[in-house]
Amino acid sequence: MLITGGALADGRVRDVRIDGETIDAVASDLEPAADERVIDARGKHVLPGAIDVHVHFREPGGLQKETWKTGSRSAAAGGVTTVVDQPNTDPPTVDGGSFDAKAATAAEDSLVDYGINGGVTAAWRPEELFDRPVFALGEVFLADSTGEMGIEMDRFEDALDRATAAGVPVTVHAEDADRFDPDALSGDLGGVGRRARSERWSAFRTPDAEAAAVERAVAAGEDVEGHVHIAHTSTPEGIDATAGTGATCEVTPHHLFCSTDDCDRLGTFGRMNPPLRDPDRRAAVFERLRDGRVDVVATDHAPHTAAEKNRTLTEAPSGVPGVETMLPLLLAAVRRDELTLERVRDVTARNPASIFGLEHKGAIEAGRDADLVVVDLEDPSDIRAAALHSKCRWTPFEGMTGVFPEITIVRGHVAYERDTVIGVESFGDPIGENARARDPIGAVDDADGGR
Ligand SMILES: NC(=O)N[C@@H](CC(=O)O)C(=O)O
Ligand SMILES: [Zn+2]
Ligand SMILES: [Zn+2]
Repeated sequence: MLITGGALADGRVRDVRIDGETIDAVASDLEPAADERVIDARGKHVLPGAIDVHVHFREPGGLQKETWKTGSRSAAAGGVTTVVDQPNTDPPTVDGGSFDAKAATAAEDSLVDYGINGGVTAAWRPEELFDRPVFALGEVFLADSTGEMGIEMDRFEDALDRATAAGVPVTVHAEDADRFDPDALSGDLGGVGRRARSERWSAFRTPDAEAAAVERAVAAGEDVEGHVHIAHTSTPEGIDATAGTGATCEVTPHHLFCSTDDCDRLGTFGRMNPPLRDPDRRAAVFERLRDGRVDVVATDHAPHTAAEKNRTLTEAPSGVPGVETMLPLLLAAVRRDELTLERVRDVTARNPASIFGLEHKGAIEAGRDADLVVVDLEDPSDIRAAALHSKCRWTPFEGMTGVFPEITIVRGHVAYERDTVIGVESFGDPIGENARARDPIGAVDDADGGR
């Protein structure tokens, strides 16, 4: 396959040749072979596929919300070529059996590459997890969120020790429930669904609760020289607490593009953990994305059905979908001159690949996996839930502008393609192999780094 005439994120115009699953050459004036498929990318951009290190695909146990089939379709249609699934499924991914079962489903059904995380609860079996190609521990919940997997600090430190010994990063949901403000949930919380006063959720799960937990998690990581990755930092304070430490941080699209100003519009559909923050904090988080202090953008794609969300503020589950709209929203921000394309490339591909040791991914270079996206920055569209592919059928970004991929290629396979004239879409077949670079302990190594 040959992609011709597209611009890379840095503006250089190059042809990209794919041979099997890898990038064979990145050069000017590559000639197509006799029966080679040619994709004309003139006037468009070719980007490395996005690596979303934080999704909840809900299988097993939440199939009404999402499955590996629907979640990976949504990923492919949004230019995400690798996802990392979190362990708060039912049953949770905390032992060998649950890991193997989830890995088997993903191998059967996923259209994109994937890693599978191992969770930490009182019932977790670390030896079994570390005996498998677990991508990372996490998200380790320092406070309860969906799935009620919150743990105490001593268990977290034990998990960090074990992960560090096994050479595995630890992704942390950093909120300190002792610093939540229960008073914020007394009084009138509005009606159900969009009539709920979800700014109360933001007042309940305070910015201070995040900063305090980030500080603790980062300090614990430094103590053992382990790798702590803070999930979904939603405040400038949280991001700044990782600066100059060994820890890395991630920010979600909803904390970048929504704030408490959206609570009236969203109601419980804007309830998530950590919650939406005030407009000043949102702007400060965006500024840190722009200037390089944010390491990774990941979605925390956390679908729930509209029926599940259509309850009162205290009854509705936390979480919003986002895997399909991350790259489109970021590319629309590039169009508005709020971000550079290189920055988008770095936080969606280059940085997650280097932080999590995916040395075959994250860049358009000969020898790397052919995980590629072709986008036309001159072809923005309105985000509409009806056009998205997640099983949950709604989006908090309804009506915002996005730049959606025309074609998404995962290890040389076309995972998603859209005819830009008639709009017809098609998907490829499951990819069937774990993306993780780490070798299972005790397993026979292979030249490919254990993938
Ligand atoms: N973010 C959320 O509000 N919910 C997530 C869990 C999580 O990431 O904390 C979910 O799985 O629903
Ligand atoms: Zn979380
Ligand atoms: Zn999450």
